[in-house]
Amino acid sequence: MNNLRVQLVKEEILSDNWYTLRKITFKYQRKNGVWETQSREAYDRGNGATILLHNPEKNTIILTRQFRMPTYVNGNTSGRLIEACAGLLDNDNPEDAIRRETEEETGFVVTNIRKVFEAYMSPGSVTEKLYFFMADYSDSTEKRSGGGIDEEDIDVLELPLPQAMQMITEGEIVDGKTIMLLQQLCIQQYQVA
Ligand SMILES: Nc1nc2c(ncn2[C@@H]2O[C@H](COP(=O)(O)OP(=O)(O)O[C@H]3O[C@H](CO)[C@@H](O)[C@H](O)[C@@H]3O)[C@@H](O)[C@H]2O)c(=O)[nH]1
Ligand SMILES: [Mg+2]
Repeated sequence: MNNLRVQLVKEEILSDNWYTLRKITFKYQRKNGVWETQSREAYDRGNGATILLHNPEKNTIILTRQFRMPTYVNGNTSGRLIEACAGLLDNDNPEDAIRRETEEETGFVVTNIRKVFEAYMSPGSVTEKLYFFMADYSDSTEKRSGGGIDEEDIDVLELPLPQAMQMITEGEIVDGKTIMLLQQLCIQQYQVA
């Protein structure tokens, strides 16, 4: 963080009950050269990683479904959300973290993990950067129990890719990272076709 147009003035912790919500006051130099003082809240829950598992022989993919309270309070009447497997890095590097999360949430023990891209998912309010991966699985890939750890209560779904794309159109898949990964897989298939 070294931007000559920004000077940090003050950081206050508004909440650190689970993750950390800060109010950051800073001086920002506008394009016209004038310095002004602003403040912004930033929710810091660390960085995360997400992965789409794909079976190239069957053209199926693996997704998860779990209860997400923030969606429940914003229009998702069941609160259950279909998502690509994902988790917080918890001090691991992104590839190790997603290998761990894949096994905990889906049960699959994948070896050929490929990085796709990285993205800030909500840059006006959340500090998190998300690292995106893909990996292949097959009927012979080692599979453990999955379903998540602690309070997690995760369903594992195997769907044909065309069906998952249709579910985006019909509003049954409404999670940003999941839509990005499914579309990326379609782009890759189009490029090699
Ligand atoms: N008790 C408690 N638990 C919490 C709280 N907030 C989150 N958790 C729990 O902490 C666990 C974190 O599990 P992970 O698998 O590591 O993370 P995730 O919640 O799946 O997050 C992933 O998906 C997010 C949503 O797309 C991403 O934002 C994130 O980067 C990551 O990829 C989840 O079981 C979640 O319910 C809280 O305020 N209190
Ligand atoms: Mg998770």
